[in-house]
Amino acid sequence: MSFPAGPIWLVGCGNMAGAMLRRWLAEGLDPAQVTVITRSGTRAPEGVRSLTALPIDETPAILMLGFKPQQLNDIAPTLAHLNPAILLSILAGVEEQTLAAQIPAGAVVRLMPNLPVAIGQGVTALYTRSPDSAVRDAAEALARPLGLAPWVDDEARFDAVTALAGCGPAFVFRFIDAMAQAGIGLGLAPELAQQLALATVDGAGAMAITADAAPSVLADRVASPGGSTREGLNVLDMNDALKRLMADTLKASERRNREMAQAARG
Ligand SMILES: NC(=O)C1=CN([C@@H]2O[C@H](COP(=O)(O)OP(=O)(O)OC[C@H]3O[C@@H](n4cnc5c(N)ncnc54)[C@H](OP(=O)(O)O)[C@@H]3O)[C@@H](O)[C@H]2O)C=CC1
Ligand SMILES: O=C(O)[C@@H]1CCC=N1
Repeated sequence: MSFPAGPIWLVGCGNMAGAMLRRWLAEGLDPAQVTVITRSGTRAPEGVRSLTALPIDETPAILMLGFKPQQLNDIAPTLAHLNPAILLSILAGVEEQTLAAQIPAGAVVRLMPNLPVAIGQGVTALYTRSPDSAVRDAAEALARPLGLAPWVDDEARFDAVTALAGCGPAFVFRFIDAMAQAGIGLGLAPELAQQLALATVDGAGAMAITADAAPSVLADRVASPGGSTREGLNVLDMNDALKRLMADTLKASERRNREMAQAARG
């Protein structure tokens, strides 16, 4: 699947949009197709046109929004005249209808990426109301080089998808850090504890992806009866401690996505 033709503009290109763009360029997107518009004019990859204001008398085929959801109401009026064929949004929470009402476009597609897209091992969920297969193909052609690219049929579920996969890397990074800290607490040198935590999460994740059994079953395979893993799992499982913590974590993120959607609706 090749990249869509025509000019691609990114309004906002920070941690997330920047990671997507770097991956696209590494996978062969022509930098001459791309214009990045930010306030500072910094951080655009080499070969990409970087501007601090919209070009005059030009319009992109694809316009991607990469700024914060809280900025939509200020920035949208400046984009309303462009009328791109496809408007892509990575804004957490903000709904397709809110976007379509503020920025006219042939079609609106919501993307929810996560940071590992930088290495092609991310998740980029997609949602659109458009039945146009050319629109869906173009969005997929951009999402696929980033990693897993599932379509979500029900926009009401997009906040949950965002909480799990969009925010998820932060929760995993915290978990890795907590494992390392716990190792340090048992007397390991900090560098060794971090190496062990990172390699263990990396190996366990890679194994779980290709395994013939669910992660819950794999956990039991590590735990020999009467052994030390079971003692540790008993702590995580007591009163469903880890499950409850993760449920509360995702609920808080999902709720915040809904709040940002509400604020953008006005
Ligand atoms: N970080 C993540 O893991 C994820 C983020 N997202 C979404 O991505 C979006 C961006 O988040 P993130 O990358 O973390 O944020 P950053 O703060 O890293 O990036 C924000 C970008 O917006 C630019 N910007 C700010 N104001 C304007 C303006 N008026 N006109 C043009 N550009 C502007 C900033 O550049 P400058 O200051 O130079 O203008 C910067 O490039 C959010 O909507 C978020 O919901 C989605 C999934 C995951
Ligand atoms: O924190 C945020 O709002 C964004 C949404 C998903 C990840 N980061």
